[in-house]
Amino acid sequence: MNDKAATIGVLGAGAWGTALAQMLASDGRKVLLWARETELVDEINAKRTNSLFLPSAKLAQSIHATGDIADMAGLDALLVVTPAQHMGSVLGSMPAHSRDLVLCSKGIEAGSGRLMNHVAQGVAPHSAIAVLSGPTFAHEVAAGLPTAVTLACSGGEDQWERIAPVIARPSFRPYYSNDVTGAEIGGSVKNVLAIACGVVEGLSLGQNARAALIARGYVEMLRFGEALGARAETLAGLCGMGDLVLTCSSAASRNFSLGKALGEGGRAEELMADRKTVAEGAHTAPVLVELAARHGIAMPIVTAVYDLLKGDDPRAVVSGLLARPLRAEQSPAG
Ligand SMILES: NC(=O)c1ccc[n+]([C@@H]2O[C@H](COP(=O)([O-])OP(=O)(O)OC[C@H]3O[C@@H](n4cnc5c(N)ncnc54)[C@H](O)[C@@H]3O)[C@@H](O)[C@H]2O)c1
Ligand SMILES: O=P(O)(O)OC[C@H](O)CO
Repeated sequence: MNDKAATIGVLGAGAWGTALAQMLASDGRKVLLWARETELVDEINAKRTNSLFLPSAKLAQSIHATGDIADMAGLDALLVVTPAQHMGSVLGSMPAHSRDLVLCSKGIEAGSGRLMNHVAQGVAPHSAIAVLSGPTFAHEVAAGLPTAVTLACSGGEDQWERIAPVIARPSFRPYYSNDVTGAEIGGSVKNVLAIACGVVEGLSLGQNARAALIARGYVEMLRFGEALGARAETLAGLCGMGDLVLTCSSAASRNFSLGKALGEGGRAEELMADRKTVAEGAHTAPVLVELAARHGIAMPIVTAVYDLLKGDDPRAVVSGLLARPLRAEQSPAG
C-alpha cells in the first residue's frame, strides 16, 4: 500500500473518532467517518461540527461523514473507535474484507473477558489488527497539539511500515510495538485507576494519596498485564504509565470526573444514567475484577472501584483499603 494512496476511514464519531479524523485530515487527506447518529452525519457534512461529542472543533473539509457502514467496507485501513462494549456488534455489521484494523477503544468485553483484539479478530478474521493507545485527550488532538502514542502491530514490522506513515502527522507521533496485549491492558486498566483518583479528589484526600494510588495502581496494572502475557516495558510506556499519568491528574478525563462525582457523594447509577459520553472504566472494573480472580491476582484498588460503582460508601471503601495488612512493596498479595 502506497501511504499517499491508501484509503482510510474512522468507525465511530464520538469525541475520539472525530478527533482522529481531524488529525488524519490535517494534511488534506480524505477521511471517511462513520457515525451512528443520522443527525450527526448531516451536521458534520453540512456544518463541519460535531456538537454532540466534540463541540470545540471546526472539522476539515476533507472529512466526509456517512451513516452507511457498508461505505467503509473497501477502505485499506480503518480506525475502530466505538465504545469497547459495542466494538463486536459494529464490526460484525460490516461486510467482510481484508484490511488493517487499528483499534483505538480502551476496554475489555464484559461477559467474555476478551480484549478488543480478540473481539475484532473474531468478527473480522481476514483483517490485520493493530492497537493505537496512549495519553490522548480528544480535544487536544483535534486542536493539533503534540501527542505521542503506542501503535502495537500484531503483524509486526511489516504492518508498522504499512500503517505508520498513513497515521503519523507532524504533531501526532506513533511509536512501534508488537505487544498488542500490553497496549490494550494499559489503556483498559488506567481507566479504572482514573476513577479511583477522581474519588480521591472528590473526597479531598490530598496529593499524597493520589500519588500513592497512581504508584500502587501501576503495580496492579503490571501484575495483571504480566499474567496475561503483556511485557512490563510496554506498560512502562505511553499506553500504560503515560496514559495513567494523564488520566489520573486531570478533570478533563471522563473517568476521573466520574470518580470525583462519586467521591462527592453522587450515586453511581444516576451518574451513569446522566452521561451521553462513555466512561469506560465503569464497564471495565467488573470484568477486570472477574479476570483478576480467575488468574489469582490481587487488585485491591480495582476492586475498590468496583465496590464504589456498586454503591458502597466511598469513605468506608477507602478505610477498607488503608486497613489491609502491612506488607512488602513488591508483595504479590497487593
Ligand atoms: N475521548 C477521548 O479523549 C478518548 C481518547 C482515547 C481513547 N478513547 C476511547 O475511544 C472509545 C470511544 O470513546 P469516545 O470518547 O469517542 O466516545 P464518546 O463518549 O465521545 O461518544 C460516545 C460514542 O458511543 C457511541 N455509541 C453509543 N451507543 C452505541 C451503541 N449502542 N453502539 C455503538 N456505538 C454507540 C456513540 O455513537 C459515540 O460515538 C472509548 O473506548 C474511549 O475509551 C477516547
Ligand atoms: O476521558 P477519558 O477518561 O475517557 O480518557 C480519555 C483518554 O483515554 C485519555 O488518554
